[in-house]
Amino acid sequence: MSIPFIKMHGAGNDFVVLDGRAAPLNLSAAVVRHIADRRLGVGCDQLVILEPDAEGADVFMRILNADGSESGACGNATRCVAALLAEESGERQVSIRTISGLLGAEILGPGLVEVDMGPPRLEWGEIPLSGPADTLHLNLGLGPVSDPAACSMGNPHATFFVEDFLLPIENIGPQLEKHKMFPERANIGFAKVESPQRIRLKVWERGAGLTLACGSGACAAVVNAQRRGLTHGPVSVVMDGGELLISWAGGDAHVMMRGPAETAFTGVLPEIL
Ligand SMILES: N[C@H](CCC[C@H](N)C(=O)O)C(=O)O
Repeated sequence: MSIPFIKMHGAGNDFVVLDGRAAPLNLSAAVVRHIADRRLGVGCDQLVILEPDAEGADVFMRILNADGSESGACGNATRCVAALLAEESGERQVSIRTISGLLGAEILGPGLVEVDMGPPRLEWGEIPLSGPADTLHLNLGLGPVSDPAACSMGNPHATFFVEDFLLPIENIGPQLEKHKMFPERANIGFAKVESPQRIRLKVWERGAGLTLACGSGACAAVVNAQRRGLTHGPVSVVMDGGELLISWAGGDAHVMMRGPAETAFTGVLPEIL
């Protein structure tokens, strides 16, 4: 059976979106990897499957990384799916559930979406880490980086604060992603705090590698920077593919993420899948 798809991106973090609401799409990890392959398939950082939600949200969003692994959060894809749903329904506010919880989103204008990403999880067991630790200062270092802060946005993040990007990210990224401190692996952010309202960020993503942008990574970077007193108020997070505006009032307040959502093209996956 051939499967239609929509190719979308949020600040250059790109997705193949499939609609499994009418009929379930149970794709193996190998098929996900094939679709995500930038030579043999369509190519994407994550594959997103829309599914019916049993608890009343407008949709359940299944998030699969390019390596076939499943994630509980994808900020940039959440904006894209929100824009899709709003286009279908004519509503400006939509609800999206993931395996990590329920998210609300609002369409602020053409291609501009704000997502309530929920509260950050700050305890070691919520990240998760392999054992008790101060998540504000992890005892972890590799090459030129050390002393990250960690939090979860429904997926695990470690944020290293750096002075510049003369970093061997392609080398240290995968080693840190798979470090034994992270039993479910982790997304690894490298953040340069340029002012209390501006962070330059690059993220080595779990299961996808170095992406042009990472929405949950931008949220984690602001949460971790604010916990260290490095930023306050709304923060512009500037990544290679674009900019997001992240706000967090601290504690168990929800993290708000505002940014673009764009459709690149549509297509049909071949029968072989
Ligand atoms: N690689 C992430 C999922 C995608 C996150 C990112 N694309 C975003 O926009 O948040 C993980 O395995 O947790």
